[in-house]
Amino acid sequence: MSTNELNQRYAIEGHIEFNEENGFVAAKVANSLARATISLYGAQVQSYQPKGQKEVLWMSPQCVFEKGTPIRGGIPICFPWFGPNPEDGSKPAHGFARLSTWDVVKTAALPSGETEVVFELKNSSYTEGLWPFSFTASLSVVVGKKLEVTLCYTNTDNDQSFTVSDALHSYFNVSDIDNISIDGLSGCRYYNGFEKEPTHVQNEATLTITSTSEENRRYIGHSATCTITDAAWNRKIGVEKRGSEVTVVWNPGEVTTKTMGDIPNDGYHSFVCVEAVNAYSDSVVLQPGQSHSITTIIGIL
Ligand SMILES: O=P(O)(O)OC[C@H]1O[C@@H](O)[C@H](O)[C@@H](O)[C@@H]1O
Repeated sequence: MSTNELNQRYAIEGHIEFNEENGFVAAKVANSLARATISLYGAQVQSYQPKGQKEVLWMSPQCVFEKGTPIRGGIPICFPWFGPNPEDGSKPAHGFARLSTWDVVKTAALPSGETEVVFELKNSSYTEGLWPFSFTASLSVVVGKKLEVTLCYTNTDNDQSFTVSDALHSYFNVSDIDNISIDGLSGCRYYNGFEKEPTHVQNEATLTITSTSEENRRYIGHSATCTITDAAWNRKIGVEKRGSEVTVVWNPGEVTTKTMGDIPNDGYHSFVCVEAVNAYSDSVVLQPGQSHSITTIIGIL
């Protein structure tokens, strides 16, 4: 659908319109509570700013806006696998959802003053070449005092089950990685990076990150709310979730960042990822007709 058609069908005055930005079409939400930008490429939230607050999400100043390349920042959707493909490492990391252009299927001005926009992705010859299943996925984004993002997917195959791992891979904008701490993970077991067993336990009440080396903790059995406290900006970001038992905290640190073309060498200072994930034993097995939803709810406390 062209940008004009999208506006004719789905724009709502005082809530939402569609523009072209960096070569992709984006939904621009601006209501009395907040502003947000969501690209149709990847159905990726790229900006969320509640009234009177600084930007909550981080986007790399070196993002590559090209079809076939993931956009670094905001909330990439990882689906139908999280991380490297379990069978074939040549397939795109974190799946194809963030590399696909989604359709807009609904917009709504809610009585609360919030705005909702819903995107949809279905299997196509492109997705079947990477993953031989039929599915429908929807991404609902509700923009208000909080940002609520829900990925829901259904197995539309007639006769085969499938297994999914996924993530709502949020990048949070922080004053400096050295200024922040994260609460809500104390006592949890975690895989450190790609290790085979979750042999670590977080004993500290609060997680602080030493920015020289990469931090890549995959917490299991975790469904609690995390709070990112930013001492210099004097703000706390709450990260709640539903439908997810794994939380990943990731920052590439100084050394890994230098190997990444789409983040400036000092870019790792400006963000931390706190991700709602289904993976490991929390991967989702769906029989034909079954669905699963995963939600992240982000707000300034
Ligand atoms: O560079 P990508 O594919 O967007 O992935 C970024 C990171 O995403 C995190 O979720 C993973 O735990 C890391 O291992 C990975 O490096």
